[in-house]
Amino acid sequence: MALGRGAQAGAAGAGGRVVIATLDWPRIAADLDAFGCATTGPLLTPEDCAALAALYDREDGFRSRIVMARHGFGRGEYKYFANPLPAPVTALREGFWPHLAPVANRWNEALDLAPRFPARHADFLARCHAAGQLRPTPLLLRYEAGDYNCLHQDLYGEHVFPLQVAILLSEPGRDFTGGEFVLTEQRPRMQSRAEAVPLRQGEGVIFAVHHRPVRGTRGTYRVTLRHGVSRIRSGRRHTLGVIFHDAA
Ligand SMILES: O=C(O)CCC(=O)C(=O)O
Ligand SMILES: [Fe+2]
Repeated sequence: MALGRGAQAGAAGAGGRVVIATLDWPRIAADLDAFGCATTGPLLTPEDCAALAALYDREDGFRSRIVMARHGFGRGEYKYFANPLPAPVTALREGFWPHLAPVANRWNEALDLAPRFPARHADFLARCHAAGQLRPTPLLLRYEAGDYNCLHQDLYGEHVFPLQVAILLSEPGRDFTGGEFVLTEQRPRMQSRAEAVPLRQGEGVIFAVHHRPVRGTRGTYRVTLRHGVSRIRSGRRHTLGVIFHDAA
């Protein structure tokens, strides 16, 4: 699909990998291990964000549109991109991968889970595709006043990459109020822990899709995570969701 020049040429285009490589990866990896989520700091320019959000109103370039209230998912809507994905979205998926795959491998080892993730995202996608997970999962979300996203997990088949990224395309306070990204962590035989993640426009949150290991006094245990968005109080909020496994 054709994209606006801003989205093509901006930080998420060819330069996106450079930006991703310069993020504070030791801090991000430490936050992921400690909290199950980490913010990226500035990732996309306001122009990149506007160009991506503007795609929402286009008919072409998407494989489906979901009205959340129809499925009990909350209120608001989202659209899954079709292949070929917009160049900035592919750049983000491929750019994040080499930094996140080692964390995912470490987590799976700690949790005694067999899957290990290859060095290149394309090789993991080939594994998804061979198992019938053929449909692309990156998505754009749009929320208006009163909308919210219920706590959920983005699982789309047997093959799961344990981390995903959501990038806020709108500016809190200016474009919308409310609408905080939230995570809950369900711990075995304990009460759940909630985390709200403040983001700026163009910033991403990296978070655990469904499980993560936590070191306790008697070894490592598995916690279950869910994410969602609190009610938008005013305005309009757009997000780009980057999920690394494709869908059945
Ligand atoms: O809008 C958000 O911040 C969350 C979007 C979401 O659920 C996702 O990207 O998987
Ligand atoms: Fe999600």
